[in-house]
Amino acid sequence: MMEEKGRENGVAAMKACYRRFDPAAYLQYNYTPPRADFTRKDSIVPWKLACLHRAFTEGDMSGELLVDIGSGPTLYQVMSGCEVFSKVLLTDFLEVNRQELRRWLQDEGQCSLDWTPYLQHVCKLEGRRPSAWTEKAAKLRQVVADILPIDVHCSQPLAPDALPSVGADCLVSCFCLESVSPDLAAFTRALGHIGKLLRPGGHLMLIGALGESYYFAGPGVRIPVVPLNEAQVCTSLKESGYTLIRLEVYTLTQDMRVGVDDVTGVFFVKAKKD
Ligand SMILES: C[S@@+](CC[C@H](N)C(=O)[O-])C[C@H]1O[C@@H](n2cnc3c(N)ncnc32)[C@H](O)[C@@H]1O
Ligand SMILES: O=[N+]([O-])c1ccc2c(c1)CN[C@@H](CO)C2
Repeated sequence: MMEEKGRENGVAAMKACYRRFDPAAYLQYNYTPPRADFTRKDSIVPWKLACLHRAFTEGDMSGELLVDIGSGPTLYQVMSGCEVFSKVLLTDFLEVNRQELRRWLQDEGQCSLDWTPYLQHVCKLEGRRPSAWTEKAAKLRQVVADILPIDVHCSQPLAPDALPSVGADCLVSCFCLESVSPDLAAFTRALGHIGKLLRPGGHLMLIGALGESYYFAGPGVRIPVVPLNEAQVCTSLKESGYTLIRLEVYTLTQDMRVGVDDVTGVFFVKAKKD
């Protein structure tokens, strides 16, 4: 009983932190240069896009439905997957983030970030001319079927009728689980919860922070993070019923440390549900 109460309090405290999450600031801090500099091979975002491009296009994907867990206000994580899956669902805990995504998808303008350079970069990775970004934008708007509320701390993170009974064919989740969990046990439980949304044999693409204990999601909005190392990520995946296919690690150079967090590295995982 006491342990259960402790778990609930930890999760509730994390949810309280997210009431002040500022999408525009978050995008500014993490998705503009130097962390998103497409002229530099060693910038973090081009590295993430290259990992996702390779993982989605190496020929082992099958099915129709891709679900992004904890999308936040970002779209980069589905720019490769939208060419492989005919239906994409975006999800987030906060309405402010779902609104930000809706504004871009409905082409209403007033978006907090211009995603054009991202679309152009992924087109280049696909061997297309950068001007094909308008076709990729149209493709993304066509395949994103909905933007749903989610809570990875619930044993059933989405509404009961959100997915087909067999589950999604592929999940992607970036910087979510470790950033919303009070401790490693909660991180591992959340990994298990989202695993229930994935069909057996389906793939999980997981991007996350290594060695990070906090990040700023707006001026003065300091959010605690579970500091992870590679071994803990691998153990949590195994405990949650996944087989690791590939783990890649990016180590931040000094100029990528811009004062908005204390992250030391970024991991990319491609795994398969047993
Ligand atoms: C660090 S942001 C990651 C955003 C984006 N995926 C990216 O790659 O930058 C973490 C996201 O998790 C969401 N979140 C917070 N609590 C959550 C929960 N209990 N379940 C699912 N998502 C949650 C936040 O709203 C936020 O958008
Ligand atoms: O460098 N990046 O591309 C990048 C993008 C997003 C985030 C980070 C780094 C580190 N902090 C996490 C929140 O825990 C969010």
